[in-house]
Amino acid sequence: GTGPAALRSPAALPGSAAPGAPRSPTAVPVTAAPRSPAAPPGSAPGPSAAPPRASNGSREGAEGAWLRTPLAPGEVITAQSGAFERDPQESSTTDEELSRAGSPGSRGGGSSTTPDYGEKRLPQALIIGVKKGGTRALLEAIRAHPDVRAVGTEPHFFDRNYEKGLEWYRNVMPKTLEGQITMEKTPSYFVTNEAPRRIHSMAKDTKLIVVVRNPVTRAISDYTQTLSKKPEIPTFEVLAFKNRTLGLIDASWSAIRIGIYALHLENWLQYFPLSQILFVSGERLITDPAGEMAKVQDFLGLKRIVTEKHFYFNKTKGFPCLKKPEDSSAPRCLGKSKGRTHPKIDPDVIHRLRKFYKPFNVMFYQMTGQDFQWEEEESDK
Ligand SMILES: Nc1ncnc2c1ncn2[C@@H]1O[C@H](COP(=O)(O)OS(=O)(=O)O)[C@@H](OP(=O)(O)O)[C@H]1O
Repeated sequence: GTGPAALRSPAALPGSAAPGAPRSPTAVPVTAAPRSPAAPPGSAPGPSAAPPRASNGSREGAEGAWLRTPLAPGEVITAQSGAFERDPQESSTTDEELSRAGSPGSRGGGSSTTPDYGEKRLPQALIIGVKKGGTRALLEAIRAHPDVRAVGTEPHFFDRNYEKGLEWYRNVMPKTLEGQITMEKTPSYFVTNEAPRRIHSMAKDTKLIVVVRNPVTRAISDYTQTLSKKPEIPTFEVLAFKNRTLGLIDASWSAIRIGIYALHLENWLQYFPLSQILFVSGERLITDPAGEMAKVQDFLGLKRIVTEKHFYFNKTKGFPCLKKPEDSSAPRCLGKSKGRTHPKIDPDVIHRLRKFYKPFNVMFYQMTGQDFQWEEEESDK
């Protein structure tokens, strides 16, 4: 048969593998693919052999439920609920937060309103990526479901903390009652070579969720986050190229490498069937959160309880927020590190990056059987 293993992988891309991280021994042999005719010199090779269409995905248009308005300068709503405040909503968890969450008898990161009954269990479902895709928004929305309990912080077990062992990991989890699903999100798993094998060895029926977003916008979002912590870094335009005159994209820069979704997905497909992975559109999670949540709940085998009624569009924030729960606390928007204003990037650079990603995006659509329509967008948003 022809599986993803038959792909002529773009993994041959120089610098595309994680530094110092050899590919899993079961990874498919990599064949250098010819350059896409559209791709200028030095860019990544384009996919030349299409994998068969996957059977479990289709594009379902659910448009326009939420209109996105730009966030006015200086207008930022901060987290107001316990769940939203506790987590700094950045990509990583502090060690202090984790040790608190993992201390014996701790409640994990579960909602403060849920009683502390049940047992700590290893997660049955994971949000594995992608960084800056909308993973926090998805986790907070699915946590509104009574049959889901999730860790608020990112445990980073399958990348940074694996040597701590499964008991440590279990202890980080909130307690659950029979029938409730335990979840966590760590967006770096998607690009961690060892993660698929490690997760598979924990439980081969683990359900995996990936929130994907236009890789160009994702790269800018990633850069914006770094810039907020290190204002002295070079411009996006400088970092994006190995050689700007030649138009040579620096695919070893993590902000760019993470967006080569087809490459990373291939790694996961060595261990998990496509039917065990749900791809959520980061764009639709903003324009139609309830529509995306319906798919997530179906995938997790949950009753559709999180619906339109749970969301409202907050004009000041420029994003959907969760409505206030019946028990009083205020509406829940994500904090100010989510939905940052991006710096304006040179349109030529955007254009060059879009060309760079196009063959990988097309390959990703073929692998997943879903068209995320990133080619159709006019701006980087
Ligand atoms: N409802 C809602 N509120 C606020 N922000 C939302 C929402 N839904 C999706 N997003 C988008 O989520 C982006 C951050 O993604 P992540 O949470 O995956 O980031 S992280 O990797 O955990 O740091 C974040 O990226 P930026 O806009 O670049 O800040 C948002 O665009």
